[in-house]
Amino acid sequence: MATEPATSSDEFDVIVIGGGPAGEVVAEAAIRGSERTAAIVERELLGGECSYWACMPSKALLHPGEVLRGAQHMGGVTAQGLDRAAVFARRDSFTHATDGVHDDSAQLEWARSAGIEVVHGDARVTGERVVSVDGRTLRARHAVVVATGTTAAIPPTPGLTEALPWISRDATAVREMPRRVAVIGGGVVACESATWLSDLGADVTLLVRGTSLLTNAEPFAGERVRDALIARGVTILFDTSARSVHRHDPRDTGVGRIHGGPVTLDLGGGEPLVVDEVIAATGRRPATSDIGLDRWRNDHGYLDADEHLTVDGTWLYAVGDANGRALLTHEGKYQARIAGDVIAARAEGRPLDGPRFRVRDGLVTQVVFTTPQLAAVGLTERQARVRGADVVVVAQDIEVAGAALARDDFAGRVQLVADRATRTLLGATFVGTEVAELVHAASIAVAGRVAVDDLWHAVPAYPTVSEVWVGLLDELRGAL
Ligand SMILES: Cc1cc2nc3c(=O)[nH]c(=O)nc-3n(C[C@H](O)[C@H](O)[C@H](O)COP(=O)(O)OP(=O)(O)OC[C@H]3O[C@@H](n4cnc5c(N)ncnc54)[C@H](O)[C@@H]3O)c2cc1C
Ligand SMILES: NC(=O)c1ccc[n+]([C@@H]2O[C@H](COP(=O)([O-])OP(=O)(O)OC[C@H]3O[C@@H](n4cnc5c(N)ncnc54)[C@H](O)[C@@H]3O)[C@@H](O)[C@H]2O)c1
Repeated sequence: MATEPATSSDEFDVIVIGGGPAGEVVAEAAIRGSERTAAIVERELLGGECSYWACMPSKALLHPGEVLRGAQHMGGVTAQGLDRAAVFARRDSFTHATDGVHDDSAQLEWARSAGIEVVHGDARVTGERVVSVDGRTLRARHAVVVATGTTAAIPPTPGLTEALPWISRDATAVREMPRRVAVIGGGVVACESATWLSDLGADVTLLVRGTSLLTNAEPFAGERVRDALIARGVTILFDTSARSVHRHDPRDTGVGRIHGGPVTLDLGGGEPLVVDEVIAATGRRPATSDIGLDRWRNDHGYLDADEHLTVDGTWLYAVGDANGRALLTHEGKYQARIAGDVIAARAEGRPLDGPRFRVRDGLVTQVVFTTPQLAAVGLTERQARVRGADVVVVAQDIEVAGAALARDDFAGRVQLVADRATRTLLGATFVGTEVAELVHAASIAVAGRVAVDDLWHAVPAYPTVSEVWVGLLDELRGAL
């Protein structure tokens, strides 16, 4: 690549494109405790999708419903219900939003205190270690890191784009509540948004093109989420795709407001579905198409990164959603910590010795904050078999004293996937009442490759939900 000249004031040791969670963490990790300098180029808000339109607002909208259900199923407690305006106000307090306008000054203050310069604008890589931002040229002495994330993908269904559908940003920033909502998709965004929208009073219909929900997880987990959504009044139409969409009077009324008149979805037979809003919850597209790096984009548009998170092996790195390894905030931040360590070591001429400089595959943890919650780590049974492992699977319902004490309606199931050859866990899936906090024990066992015979000596306290481990490990020791 040809390079362009830069003035010394536009030189940094590290330039990060994109100021989401992954970009923030890599910038800080690459310069911490050194004299190195870093810039983050951000075209929207420092904090990225996660802070303002994804993780934070969605979880802020989901937790009140979870708390309400807990109270409704606790003998002796009287539950009043949800106050929609107060739930929105609490959500806005997390996203620093006033009348739909977000404020990232707290993040900018954090960047200043960490010694990171924030450059506002659209970045494009125009040469080796050279980044152009709206006419200004920045040069990196050591590394350029792409952390540009993803945007919502809208399928090419006739009439859908013209209908101005909601995307995840509208669903998380909801300010005007549609009475009837159609959600296209059966993944994480579809299931979580169906949960909070129905909690807040909407009549929700999920349009799922396949036969199951949350297909990346163990099948039993998606089935339990499906049954619970249906039991709470959500309609799920499987094997169903909208053939065409028509909206009366589509209007760009702003994020989180109803985008015009009623929407009619032709489902290819029978009565069309008429709703007040339609949400495209149909996956993500990497924000890598206009940053000058086309030669490194793979077939899906992601920038393939090696175990050190470099794209070209030397100066160009990709972390977070942009490399497509795992579209999750904590996974992006994990990659960012490793990339930051790699950049620092290379800048100081240190060798990349040791596990802290390499990402490890097969260890992703994810929590889906539906009711019931789904929490999983590592490989599913199918993934483990595809990798050729000699797989042993055990599964049990969560029926321990701690569960019965936690909630009158407690229900859950756990499945462990183990490797007979090493007698270690490859993966674990929990689905049930508030299981989010249970999964980290399994994450430690999987990442630490702890032998099942050693796990036997990690005794969960009585009476906690974690006691489910005792029965599972007992069964697993017999099966291995
Ligand atoms: C509704 C929803 C809920 C979610 N909930 C969770 C959850 O509970 N837990 C979880 O782990 N994950 C969750 N995710 C996924 C999570 O949001 C992403 O994995 C995470 O935001 C990725 O972080 P990132 O830093 O890679 O990218 P992003 O957060 O997308 O940030 C990228 C930044 O780059 C900027 N940018 C892009 N291109 C340029 C450019 N050319 N120049 C300058 N700046 C640019 C963008 O403006 C943006 O600020 C959720 C996603 C959605 C949609
Ligand atoms: N709690 C969390 O960790 C959390 C929450 C929300 C999102 N996320 C992450 O964000 C990412 C995006 O989530 P998502 O739900 O948008 O994507 P996804 O890939 O999980 O699900 C997309 C869904 O849309 C369907 N779909 C795709 N194209 C379609 C089409 N043309 N017509 C009909 N259906 C179609 C798919 O079959 C699938 O059911 C995920 O990787 C997820 O991990 C994480």
